[in-house]
Amino acid sequence: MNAIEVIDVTKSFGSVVAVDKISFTVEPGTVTALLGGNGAGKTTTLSMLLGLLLPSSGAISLLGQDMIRHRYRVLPRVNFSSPYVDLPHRLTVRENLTVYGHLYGVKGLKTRMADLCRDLDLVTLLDRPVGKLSAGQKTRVSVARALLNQPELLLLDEPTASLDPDTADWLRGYFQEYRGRTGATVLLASHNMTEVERMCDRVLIMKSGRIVDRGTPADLFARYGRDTMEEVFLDIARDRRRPDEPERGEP
Ligand SMILES: Nc1ncnc2c1ncn2[C@@H]1O[C@H](COP(=O)(O)OP(=O)(O)OP(=O)(O)O)[C@@H](O)[C@H]1O
Repeated sequence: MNAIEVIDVTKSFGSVVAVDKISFTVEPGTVTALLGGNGAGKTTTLSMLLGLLLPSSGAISLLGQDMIRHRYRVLPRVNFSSPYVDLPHRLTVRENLTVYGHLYGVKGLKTRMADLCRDLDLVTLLDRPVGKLSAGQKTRVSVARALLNQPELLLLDEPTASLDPDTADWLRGYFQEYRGRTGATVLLASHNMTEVERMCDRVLIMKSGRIVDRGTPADLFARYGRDTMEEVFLDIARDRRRPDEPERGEP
């Protein structure tokens, strides 16, 4: 069973086609990157996977459950983190984690919160309102919230966007350790190519709402004759694909 199955999914907003008939699967326990320039459709795709947006057409299943019919069965096993989604500002870190912990029905919440706050260096921030924290501190709270229910499937939208290089590097290691310890599946939208090379088993590249290429980082380096994901990304973004190369957008 795949952890994620997306079949012919389209999402339109009026005349804007944000996601255009994409299909992909993600194997359990793997880390997959969703790459693409601004407006490529990454956040729209993650929002549909989370059940925040309904696809205009197509089918999505997560952990073997159909997201249109059985989303409430699967959502307790899923979570997400994004620096662009705010937590309630006036509540302290402790209050935020407590409220979300209760919403997720976390058992042993106090111990779980204590472990996460220690791991994510939040102990001294527990009684500060989230609205008064720095962007990087908010990101760490958002990650703690995302891991409260020990998700089997973790969706990350630019998880390290607001972090300094040292904290970002540490957080990547933490996600990898979490995946190793729990066997969780991770889908990650990122503009950080080093992050993608370091963390991801597979890469899906989106452009104008479509998946235009896919494969392991090594596959993509070989196909484009490049040494880094940044060079591959620029080749695709600037339409420098060699004309003899076949389209790899289909599964
Ligand atoms: N609610 C909306 N109403 C209208 N258009 C939207 C809406 N949400 C997204 N779009 C459009 O859909 C397209 C894809 O947007 P999306 O946010 O998914 O891109 P993205 O790949 O996440 O971009 P970025 O890297 O800039 O965050 C864009 O053209 C965007 O303007």
